[in-house]
Amino acid sequence: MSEFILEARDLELRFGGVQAANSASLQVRANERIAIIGPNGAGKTTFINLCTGYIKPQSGRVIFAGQDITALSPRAITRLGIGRSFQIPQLFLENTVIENLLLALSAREGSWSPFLKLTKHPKIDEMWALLEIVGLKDTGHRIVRELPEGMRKLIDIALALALEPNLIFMDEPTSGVSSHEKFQVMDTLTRALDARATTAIFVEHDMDVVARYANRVAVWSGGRIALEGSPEEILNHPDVRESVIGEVV
Ligand SMILES: Nc1ncnc2c1ncn2[C@@H]1O[C@H](COP(=O)(O)OP(=O)(O)OP(=O)(O)O)[C@@H](O)[C@H]1O
Repeated sequence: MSEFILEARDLELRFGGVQAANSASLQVRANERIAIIGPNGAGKTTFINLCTGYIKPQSGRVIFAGQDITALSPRAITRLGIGRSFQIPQLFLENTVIENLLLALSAREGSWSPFLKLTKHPKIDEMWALLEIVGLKDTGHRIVRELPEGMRKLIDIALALALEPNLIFMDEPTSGVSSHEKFQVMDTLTRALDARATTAIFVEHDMDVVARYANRVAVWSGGRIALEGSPEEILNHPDVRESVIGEVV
């Protein structure tokens, strides 16, 4: 068995004249917290889409827990244990928070039906416990549309965690979260990840968040990693300070 839980090997993807993934590779060990940083258009979201089955590479492979998942659907990849949250949360806005979690579970289990009584879902107690972990217990019965952006981000992440992934990709978990709430959101999130020993890879534009929560940083540029290292090495690297942080902060 490989020492890596996830390996992206030489992923290539071209959109017309744009090389969105250019031999993109990353090796991830269990329990790592990897921040992906880089300027707009560097290919960060494309990389997540390639690893989670939303887009297929023109060449290259994605290996998860020893299995080649390159050709699998997003749903099959979720079932194997890779979760993801989105830059723009994918939620049912007219439903309550707890209903969103239960609908996500039912969809994964193939048990969703418009006639299903969500309040009778066998995992309802587990979902309330998860909401408590992410600090959203009091909002469980609120309609999502009424909640602020920062909370919707956490709900989207809770949705991904509800499916008990071994590894989660998060696309800008703190974007839209006010600067005084971002550490609170990240503290809560990190506790939830630790409680479940979930490996995490997150795209982040906020360098304070990167410095505090990542244990490895990958700098994306031109569809691939240009540089990687510890947060201290990367955030103090002269090239990164000039070319990346200057552009993304
Ligand atoms: N579906 C698509 N069709 C055509 N071009 C695309 C598509 N998705 C992404 N691209 C292009 O691929 C490149 C990489 O985009 P991507 O969204 O992955 O960058 P990013 O690093 O996540 O940027 P940001 O920080 O702005 O979210 C960009 O030039 C983008 O315009």
